[in-house]
Amino acid sequence: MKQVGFVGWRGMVGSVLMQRMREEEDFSLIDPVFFTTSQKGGTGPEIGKETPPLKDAFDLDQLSAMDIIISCQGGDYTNQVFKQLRQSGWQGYWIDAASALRMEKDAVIILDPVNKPVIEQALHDGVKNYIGGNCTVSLMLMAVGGLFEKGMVEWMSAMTYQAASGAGAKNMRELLQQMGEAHRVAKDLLNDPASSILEIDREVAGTLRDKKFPTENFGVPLAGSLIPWIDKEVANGQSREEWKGQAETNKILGSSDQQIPVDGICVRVGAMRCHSQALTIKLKQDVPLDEIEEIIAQSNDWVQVVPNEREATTSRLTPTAVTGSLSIPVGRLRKLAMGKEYLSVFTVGDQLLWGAAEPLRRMLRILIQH
Ligand SMILES: NC(=O)C1=CN([C@@H]2O[C@H](COP(=O)(O)OP(=O)(O)OC[C@H]3O[C@@H](n4cnc5c(N)ncnc54)[C@H](OP(=O)(O)O)[C@@H]3O)[C@@H](O)[C@H]2O)C=CC1
Ligand SMILES: N[C@@H](CC(=O)OP(=O)(O)O)C(=O)O
Repeated sequence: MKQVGFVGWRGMVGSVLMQRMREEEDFSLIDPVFFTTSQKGGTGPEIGKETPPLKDAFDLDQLSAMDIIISCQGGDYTNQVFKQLRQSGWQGYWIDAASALRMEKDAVIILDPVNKPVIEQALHDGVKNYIGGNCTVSLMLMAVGGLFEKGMVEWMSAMTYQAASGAGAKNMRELLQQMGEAHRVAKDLLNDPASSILEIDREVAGTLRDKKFPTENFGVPLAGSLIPWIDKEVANGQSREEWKGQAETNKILGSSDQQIPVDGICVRVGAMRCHSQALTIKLKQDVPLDEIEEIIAQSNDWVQVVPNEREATTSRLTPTAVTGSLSIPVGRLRKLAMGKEYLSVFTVGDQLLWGAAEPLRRMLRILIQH
């Protein structure tokens, strides 16, 4: 059995990975070894079999004994350890959730329901580094990858509605604290049916703007508001999250000569762990809507085409409906007023599952069977 080292298994992404691996009984196929940056000698996760005490995640000798390492620890850890490990001569497979190595030439971005041929070619070519994609990009490609695969897309614009979880566990907590605080100041007025809604609104707006409102992690209120900027600025007024749209989409698809333009605005909203996206797709030619629906529906086992009707949309195409599941609903499919080549799409996906942990878990399976 292959020795597989896990780093970052108790974080948010790592915990979802552990949960999925238990559900799919992946641990029965490997010899798992758990590492930590802070709790050496402690106990690993409950996986249904005995595991050795936690090992030091900075110990290159211990890491070198692994056939495969999966890291959900974050980019700082990857930057600190990965290069040294390779320089020490380690030839194992490195699977990572962090973005640090994604755009490196000797790394593949993994999303096997979309780019299995790219992954297989890389394995054949001896590539050893397999990196999970940005959650927004992965979820978008799980939804409409079929259209890209058929070469139908001239360009795409993605307007995103990204959940608090994308910013980390502390941010999810802060969102709930903010919600609680907004409710607290309005509670008495809410309980009085005769109170004025404008007075309630004034109270809530006042507390959102109050210096004491809990914003340590987001920097500004998210509850009752939104944040139309995610990550650092790159160039030309584009955020890094927006930059990843084109860069990672084309890398995942293995686009060789021409890059398909992908751009838009990435926005943080008060959802917990599901990212939503409104896509405008310029098709290379007019294709009937029923054919488009068929291509999307057939593209993978998780995508679900939601009829473009009010009831189906409001009940099935929301973060609340999708959270905690692997389903990728795709709806609001229609041709836009700009012309028959302009397609509108709305899609939702759990950013901790297909957006983070699941592609890593599936890559491990591919390596075990390789
Ligand atoms: N959040 C997201 O949506 C996505 C994240 N990623 C990548 O995954 C990386 C990890 O993200 P995420 O899982 O959110 O990070 P977390 O902050 O949840 O966990 C990272 C590490 O923090 C340490 N830690 C310290 N205190 C605690 C605690 N109380 N509970 C759990 N862990 C603790 C653990 O390391 P130790 O056991 O060694 O102390 C843990 O592995 C990110 O940096 C990013 O690169 C990728 C895609 C999406
Ligand atoms: N940036 C994403 C989450 C994330 O971790 O992305 P990446 O894996 O590309 O760093 C978000 O905020 O929703």
